[in-house]
Amino acid sequence: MSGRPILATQAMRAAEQAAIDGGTPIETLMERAGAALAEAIIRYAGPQPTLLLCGPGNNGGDGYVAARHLAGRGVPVRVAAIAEPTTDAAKAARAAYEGAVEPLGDSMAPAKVMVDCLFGTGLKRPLDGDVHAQLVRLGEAAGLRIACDLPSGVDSDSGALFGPVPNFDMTVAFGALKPAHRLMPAMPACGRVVLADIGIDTGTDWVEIGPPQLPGLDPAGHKYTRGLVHCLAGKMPGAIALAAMAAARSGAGYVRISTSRPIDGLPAAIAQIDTADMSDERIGCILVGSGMGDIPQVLTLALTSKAPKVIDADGIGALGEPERLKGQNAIITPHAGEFETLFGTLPGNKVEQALEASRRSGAVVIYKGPDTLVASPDGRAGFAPPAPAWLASAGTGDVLAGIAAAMVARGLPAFEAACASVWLHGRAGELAGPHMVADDLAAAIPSALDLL
Ligand SMILES: NC(=O)C1=CN([C@@H]2O[C@H](COP(=O)(O)OP(=O)(O)OC[C@H]3O[C@@H](n4cnc5c(N)ncnc54)[C@H](OP(=O)(O)O)[C@@H]3O)[C@@H](O)[C@H]2O)[C@H](O)CC1
Ligand SMILES: [K+]
Repeated sequence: MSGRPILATQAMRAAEQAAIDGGTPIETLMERAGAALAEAIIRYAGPQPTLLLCGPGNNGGDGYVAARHLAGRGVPVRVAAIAEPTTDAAKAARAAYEGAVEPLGDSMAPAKVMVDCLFGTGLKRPLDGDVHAQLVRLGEAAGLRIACDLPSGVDSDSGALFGPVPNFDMTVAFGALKPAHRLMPAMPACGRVVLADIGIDTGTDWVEIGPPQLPGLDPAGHKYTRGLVHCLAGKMPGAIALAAMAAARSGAGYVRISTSRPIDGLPAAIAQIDTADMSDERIGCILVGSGMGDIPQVLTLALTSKAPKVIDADGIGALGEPERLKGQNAIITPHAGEFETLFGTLPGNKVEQALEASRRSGAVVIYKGPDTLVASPDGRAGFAPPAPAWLASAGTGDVLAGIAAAMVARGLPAFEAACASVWLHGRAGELAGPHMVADDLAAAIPSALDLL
């Protein structure tokens, strides 16, 4: 899977330790992090007066290193600290910075650029009230706010906020993104997230979903080998129509709908039939649940097929037990309400919940929301890159399900197909613009595919 790596705190510490055991001391890692932070500040903000706020841990250490580099490059720099450094690496970084260090307090003047190096992955409780007040005051007065690794006040693993956090323009992450960069409510506070490579081996079990690699066209292929998506209609045919259109626009070779009533307004290329042969071995993916309503027999019928499935909306509600999905090679696409209906209240943060749901059901789970996550039973997770807020409108979920079904029918394994659909959905949303409706979103999919 392509995409920037994401590591939770424990995994980050293990990766850091492996680098240290491999002969790269923590001071070298901090030097790389601080230098990268300084470089990002100069590129983003130019040589404007810059104020770095440093905490007691290694996040503060990165700040002292950055301050030294900025000063060496002629940037007017000031540093303020809330406490003396407590780690050996941060102490050494502080000692190597030759400028003055002011105490953080009411009398401090703001600067054009504020860089928050107070706390990173080590923060596990709320900021002291005075420290928080200074961060907000100096942040509001600055023209640009930049966070070192994470905005202070954010829980790295869950994306929860320990208190209100100022909105940053940019966050410079080291080694890997952290879950909070891509989880609500922290995500918008991070601003643009840039990743600095500091020479740590991060692995790729968890990634920010990047552009998918889609299988090329077979010159000898035909419509069935390009992928047959078989949709099952229910009570509200508009929803399955949207999903079918999205599947067709996503490059499925053939899309057909089993429906007892003809559906108006569908492209002629989408076949409507009044039978449903679930044993047809040409089916690449069954799409069920969008607009199904209270006809659970439609879901039961789908589950008799050996073909892979995308189960959306009412289909998720009708499952009853997650275990029914075992061996189904299914992708399910719940939003928070549907997720809770099927799995109950699971412990942990959103990533832990999505992974547990995936393990229990054996299905790939697309846990939708402003911070959509894709979880695989084998422990892989894909975090959606930021997508436009205007995707929150009726029918966009049906479009996502349709894209996912097409990706499966085109031959991608379930996890890759789910991640590809999330990526394409977000890009199609951007291209369709803020006044789009779900039909426009489906129409924008080819332009999103053209980005690849
Ligand atoms: N991952 C890497 O390979 C590298 C990361 N770098 C940077 O290091 C930080 C993580 O550093 P760490 O020292 O583990 O943690 P922090 O700097 O975020 O903060 C820990 C210290 O802060 C104290 N603390 C925690 N919460 C509070 C609070 N609310 N108020 C006051 N003090 C707090 C904590 O004290 P404890 O009492 O909890 O022990 C610590 O003293 C990472 O984010 C990167 O920026 C490396 O520089 C390069 C390699
Ligand atoms: K920080």
